[in-house]
Amino acid sequence: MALSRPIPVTVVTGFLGAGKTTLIRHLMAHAGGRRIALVINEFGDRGMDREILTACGIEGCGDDDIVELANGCLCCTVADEFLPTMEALIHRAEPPDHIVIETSGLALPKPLVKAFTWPEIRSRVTVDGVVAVIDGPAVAAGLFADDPAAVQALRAADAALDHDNPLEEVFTDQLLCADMVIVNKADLMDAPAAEAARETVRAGARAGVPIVPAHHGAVDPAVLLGMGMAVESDLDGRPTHHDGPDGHDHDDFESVALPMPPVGGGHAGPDALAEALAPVVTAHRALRVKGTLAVPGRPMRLLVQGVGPRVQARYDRPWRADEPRDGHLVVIGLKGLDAAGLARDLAAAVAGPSEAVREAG
Ligand SMILES: Nc1nc2c(ncn2[C@@H]2O[C@H](COP(=O)(O)OP(=O)(O)OP(=O)(O)O)[C@@H](O)[C@H]2O)c(=O)[nH]1
Repeated sequence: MALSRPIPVTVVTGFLGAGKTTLIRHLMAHAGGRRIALVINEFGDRGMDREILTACGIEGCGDDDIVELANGCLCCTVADEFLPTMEALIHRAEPPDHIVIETSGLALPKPLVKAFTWPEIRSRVTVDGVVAVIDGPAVAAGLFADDPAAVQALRAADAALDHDNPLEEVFTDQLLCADMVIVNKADLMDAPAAEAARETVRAGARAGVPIVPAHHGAVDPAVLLGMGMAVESDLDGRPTHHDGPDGHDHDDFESVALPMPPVGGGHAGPDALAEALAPVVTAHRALRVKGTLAVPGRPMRLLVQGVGPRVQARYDRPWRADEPRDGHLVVIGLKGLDAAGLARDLAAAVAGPSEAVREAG
């Protein structure tokens, strides 16, 4: 029996909120009949990306083809969770044509790629390429350069910590492992900012790695898939901060899942709600906010997405009959997040001004 060709795997990495899920949604919508399986990993107590992808209504984004590994970090749980998942995909009656892995925004891609050298899967899959998605405006604004305020906040939370910017460490590792870098959110940058982002990426990535600007992750699948890099055989040229025997931990970051009240009637609409949430997110220095809220009298759930100070809210799908309409927000930030304060301030913003107060005003 002829041995089948190894299944190509694309690893999509990039910091929290850079646009990985958005890029993958675009990829699935333009897959051109390719059968793509997704493996999604999130840092946080409740996985949202699978929900966002399955709610997108795109043909090919079927439930069966999306495997979620929530509650942890792929690069740290490779043996326990990742290998069995890959083996199950490989041994399906109809194996996928391509596998896309979305790492958590805090994962270091190299330990994950290393797992592809494990004998269980080595001959059956190959890493076609590592794609790093970058939040262009955040890079241009210097979020990933050593930010004295962020480092100070971290030190205040744990005096024993003597790190440089932990955001910078994750960012650098992701860039150094990439075969292609997507500088996303082009719509939020003017020409000098786009040039600054590109220059930072060029300085941090390996020589010759293509840098592709994108808006809402709209990159032609022909560009993303089929790079043929066999990355698992080319690990030496991809340095990482965490090549030691102990792997790495995520002590620099933490996430909290907070129950939220129904959205108050005093908000004029999703944009007004997003505007009310933004100052809370900024005041608490949250890096990422994601979740769904219930709006009384509305059959649709309200999806909230915040990346740094930018918060958006939109109705994404009707609540299912079998799910409780309990709003929640997951917040990820540097260690030392004030969970009680966040719960209080976010809940107050969600509840908003009462209609009576608004009318009186
Ligand atoms: N303005 C603008 N917003 C974008 C763009 N791409 C993504 N977004 C928004 O940025 C937010 C985060 O996008 P995601 O695709 O969820 O980012 P992610 O990297 O998967 O996030 P994590 O899974 O939390 O790491 C969402 O609100 C997106 O709609 C873009 O090109 N322009």
